[in-house]
Amino acid sequence: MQNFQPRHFAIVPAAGNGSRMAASRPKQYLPLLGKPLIFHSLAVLCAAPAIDKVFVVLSVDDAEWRRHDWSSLGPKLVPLFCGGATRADSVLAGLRAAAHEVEPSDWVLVHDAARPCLAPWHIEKLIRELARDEVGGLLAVPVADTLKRAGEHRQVLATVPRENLWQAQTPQMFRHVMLRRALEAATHVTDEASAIEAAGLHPRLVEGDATNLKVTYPLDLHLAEWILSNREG
Ligand SMILES: Nc1ccn([C@@H]2O[C@H](COP(=O)(O)OP(=O)(O)OP(=O)(O)O)[C@@H](O)[C@H]2O)c(=O)n1
Ligand SMILES: C[C@](O)(CO)[C@H](O)COP(=O)(O)O
Repeated sequence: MQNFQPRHFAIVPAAGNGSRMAASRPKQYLPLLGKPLIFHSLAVLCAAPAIDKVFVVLSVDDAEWRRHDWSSLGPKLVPLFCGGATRADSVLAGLRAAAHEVEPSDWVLVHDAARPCLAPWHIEKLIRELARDEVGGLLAVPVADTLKRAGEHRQVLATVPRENLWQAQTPQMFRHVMLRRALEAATHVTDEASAIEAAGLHPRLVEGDATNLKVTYPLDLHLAEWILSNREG
């Protein structure tokens, strides 16, 4: 029977290889303050009172997950060894694998394993601002710099007006069935919102902040360490 109050579930894609990090192992397992990087991303989601379960989508041949102790994160955490070739494939595989526990109208918060500085207030704000939204939305930050479009020899072709431009972050929060259908229909999308947009809908932007950075290059790991070490509360 359908609940009147939709529940909230997290899906954490963690099946990438971190090619831009160029490390000896996938970046989600690199050490960050004495724990695997992904531990921090999962810990804040597992601790969020509004979130019922946290499905982490790992690569089919992930050999590292079992080498760590995740028990301190509690019973909400569910590993799924069903990652795909792209981030979107991994998210879709996670949505399908979780379908027996999630109602069509429940909310799903998709969060990159590679964003370890997610804070409780990011989750709370996202859920609060989207609670009555028919489509859903995402954390994002307004673009602060002047933007240049480059040519093939790295010469500036144009300055792109930054007015109304935002940088997408995660979590991105949509209804389970809507997101699943949108991802099944979409091609070459780099986030969930793009799939929803391709379906003709308009996700809402919820303003986050720059601390919720994605660890992509080696320098980002140092920035993440600084942010987590200096965070109050
Ligand atoms: N096939 C993939 C590719 C990416 N991801 C996940 O999607 C998130 C964001 O992707 P990105 O930062 O691009 O990670 P990688 O693909 O690992 O990095 P790169 O693009 O540098 O190879 C990461 O948590 C990553 O593990 C995934 O689950 N499945
Ligand atoms: C979803 C995302 O975090 C939004 O910024 C980002 O697009 C994922 O990283 P990728 O490098 O595009 O896979």
